[in-house]
Amino acid sequence: MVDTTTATEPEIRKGLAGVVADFTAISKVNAETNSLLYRGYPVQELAANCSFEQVAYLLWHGELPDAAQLAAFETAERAQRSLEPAVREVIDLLPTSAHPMDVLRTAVSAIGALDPTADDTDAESNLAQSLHLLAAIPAIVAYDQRRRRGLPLVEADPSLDYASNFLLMTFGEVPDRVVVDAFSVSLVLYAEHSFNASTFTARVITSTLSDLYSAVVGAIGALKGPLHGGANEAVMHVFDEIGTADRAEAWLVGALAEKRKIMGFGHRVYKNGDSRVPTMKAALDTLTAHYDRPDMAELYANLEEAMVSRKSIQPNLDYPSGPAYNLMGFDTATFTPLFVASRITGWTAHIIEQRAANSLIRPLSAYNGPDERHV
Ligand SMILES: CC(=O)SCCNC(=O)CCNC(=O)[C@H](O)C(C)(C)COP(=O)(O)OP(=O)(O)OC[C@H]1O[C@@H](n2cnc3c(N)ncnc32)[C@H](O)[C@@H]1OP(=O)(O)O
Ligand SMILES: O=C([O-])CC(=O)C(=O)O
Repeated sequence: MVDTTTATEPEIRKGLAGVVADFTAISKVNAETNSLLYRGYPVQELAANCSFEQVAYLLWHGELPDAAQLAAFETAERAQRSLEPAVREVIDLLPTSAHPMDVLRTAVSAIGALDPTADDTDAESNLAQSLHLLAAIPAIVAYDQRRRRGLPLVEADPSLDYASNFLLMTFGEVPDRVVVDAFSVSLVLYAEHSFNASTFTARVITSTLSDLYSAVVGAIGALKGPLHGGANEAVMHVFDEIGTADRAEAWLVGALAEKRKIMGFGHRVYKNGDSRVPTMKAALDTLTAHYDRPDMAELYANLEEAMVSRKSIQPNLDYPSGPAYNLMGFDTATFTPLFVASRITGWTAHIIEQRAANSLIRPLSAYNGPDERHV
């Protein structure tokens, strides 16, 4: 271990690459075996067999719910789905040109300011606050997309599961089961991924003993960037820029010559492919078939083939998720808020875990400014 207090040449790990910052019992990302476990369960098995509600419960409580626990959890979630009038007023103050991530960040901040329990930071209060955000986020995201399109708010339907209700509130109707299933799979896959940048942001904020809402607002800000969650939106801009499948390779050659980062490819941890991509790609395949969009499937395949053959860099989860959300009918700028709707589960599990064994997160820096001087 490097002694950073006495070494004259401290080892700098730019981007904290390779640094193990703490333990976590929430998920295990294994780049060697290309696997991802949530509380011990392979994410592919969860996506195939569990609802997003079951996965949220698992992340928060450490175990999958039994029938009675799931029923109580669903009842509590369904009771909190309506857009609070004060939150709606805050959203309405923002221009429809505001980015949906900025709208969501502001709305979550407002929910925190309106919650009299916001500064109660025991695990039980944090779980209640987390469930409230889980239930409230679809209403915010759906209402924001609808107001941009000049459409009225759609009320929540407590008889529906989380994914179906989210789609109902966005589009005014529940789409075919294959669409709901693909959406549900995306929510399960996006839910948790160890110490990624947004989760680590939430843990840094929590480590100062700040409140859960502040940590989530910070995490939303970190997720917005195109090197992280903002990549699912950016992938769609790339597809739009390329236009047709036959142009994918030429576009890629030009973009790489300009030293552009190709959105939806590469990962800090996985170097041989993202564990979640095959499952999400299968969901995308059902959607391109359902919506009869072989052109989209071909563009996807051509860009991936060109990128892998030229750079040996594999797609990450944002690559199949972007076009999947496009086919479902979401605005491109709404894609990253959908990531938030899912990741709120992982973020808040980490907030609770950080608080339970807290140590202020405060690394050192090596000064490389001017030598001491005097005015
Ligand atoms: C759900 C998620 O958040 S997954 C991540 C989503 N983000 C994206 O899709 C954005 C595009 N990808 C990237 O920018 C990167 O792959 C990151 C930020 C995700 C990971 O980056 P890092 O671990 O820091 O690796 P780094 O950026 O140093 O890349 C290593 C090398 O691969 C290259 N590389 C990595 N990803 C890409 C890419 N998408 N396009 C082009 N080149 C790439 C880098 O240019 C670098 O090459 P060099 O060694 O010749 O300079
Ligand atoms: O782990 C990361 O760095 C990014 C990522 O894939 C995620 O947050 O899902």
